[in-house]
Amino acid sequence: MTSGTQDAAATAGQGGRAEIAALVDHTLLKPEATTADVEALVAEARSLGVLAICVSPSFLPLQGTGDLVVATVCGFPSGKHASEVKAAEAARAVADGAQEVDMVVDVGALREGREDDVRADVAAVRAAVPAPLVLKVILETAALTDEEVVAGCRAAEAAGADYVKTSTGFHPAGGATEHAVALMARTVGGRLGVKASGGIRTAAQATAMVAAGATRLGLSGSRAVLDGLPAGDAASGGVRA
Ligand SMILES: O=C[C@H](O)COP(=O)(O)O
Repeated sequence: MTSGTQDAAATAGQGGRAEIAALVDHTLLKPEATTADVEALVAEARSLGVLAICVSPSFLPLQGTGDLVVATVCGFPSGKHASEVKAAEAARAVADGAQEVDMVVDVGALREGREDDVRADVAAVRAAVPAPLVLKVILETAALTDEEVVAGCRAAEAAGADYVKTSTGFHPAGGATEHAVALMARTVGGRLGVKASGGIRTAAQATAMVAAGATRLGLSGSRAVLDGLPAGDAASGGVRA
């Protein structure tokens, strides 16, 4: 069972603050981010009770992350890097303490129908990020047709990824949509997780993404999203095992 499947099983039908927080990668990937910004992100992540933080690889290794999962990105944001370069970047990130790596595929390769090349690209990074470390594959769905999204999901699964992920959050065509998340969820059929990211700013958007099939959320604005959700707890029936 993949971690994504475990996420889905643990969160199906959930929508309270704690349940959504448990799906969140609290994210800071802006090029202008400073060490102080990352320290503030980590402190905020701990106070919010999110699952993970996701930062650029140059900030690793990180101190003071406690129980937070440490995630980073690879081949970001264009995906236009040689597979060997992505693999080396991922290997360095793992050596620096990354537990999860979100890689960007060559989006143009998907648009050209080069699914085998995308699979090989993902496989190269997978080799550098062995299980139980987690590999997420960013497809940049706003730049793709449905058929290309499906091909990207197939390539990611064939290469052994744990998640498919909608977006970098940096593409001018946009970020996550319910349509893309639902399509990805149908395609991977619970065998991989689905991470929705890019442009999710409100509680309503976040819950809609989960309802569409997202098992992880990438958010730079986690506080605003979580503050818009009902508290919910085990005693009130807000959490089911
Ligand atoms: O992977 C996560 C994204 O970069 C977050 O995008 P966002 O800043 O639109 O929330």
